[in-house]
Amino acid sequence: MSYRIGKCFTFDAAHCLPSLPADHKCSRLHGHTYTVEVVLAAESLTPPGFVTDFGELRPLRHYLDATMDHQYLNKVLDIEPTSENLACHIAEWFRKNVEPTIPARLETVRVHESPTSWAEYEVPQP
Ligand SMILES: Nc1nc2c(c(=O)[nH]1)N=C([C@H](O)[C@H](O)COP(=O)(O)OP(=O)(O)OP(=O)(O)O)CN2
Ligand SMILES: [Zn+2]
Repeated sequence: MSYRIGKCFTFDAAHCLPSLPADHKCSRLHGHTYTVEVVLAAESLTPPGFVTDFGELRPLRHYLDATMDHQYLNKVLDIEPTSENLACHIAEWFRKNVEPTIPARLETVRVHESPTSWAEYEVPQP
């Protein structure tokens, strides 16, 4: 793919990672200001020179606000909410709900738990 764009979305949420040993700090309830970065690609541009209009990505903002913002992620998701699992979950939602409506493909979803920690899911390309 020749062109790429990215857009970041933030939300605040609480979680814990119950599979970790009890003495691991992340097994206890705590919170993050998450940043979700999506990267989209296209072989060619659509007028006026877009991979896709950033505005077309707004449904992801609504999804994150409606399902995750100021929520306890362990309660609202059926996955253990590591950054890796969140990135995969968001990629699957985006591919099902947004990708069919835009002229671009989702390449990666990166989830930042903090300015120093992130995980990325790379979507398998056909
Ligand atoms: N590979 C992963 N490792 C960890 C994850 C994760 O999602 N994927 N998550 C956590 C915890 O959620 C924890 O809150 C974050 O851990 P960490 O970055 O180690 O802690 P701090 O934010 O306090 O950063 P410091 O650099 O230690 O100050 C744990 N690991
Ligand atoms: Zn955490």
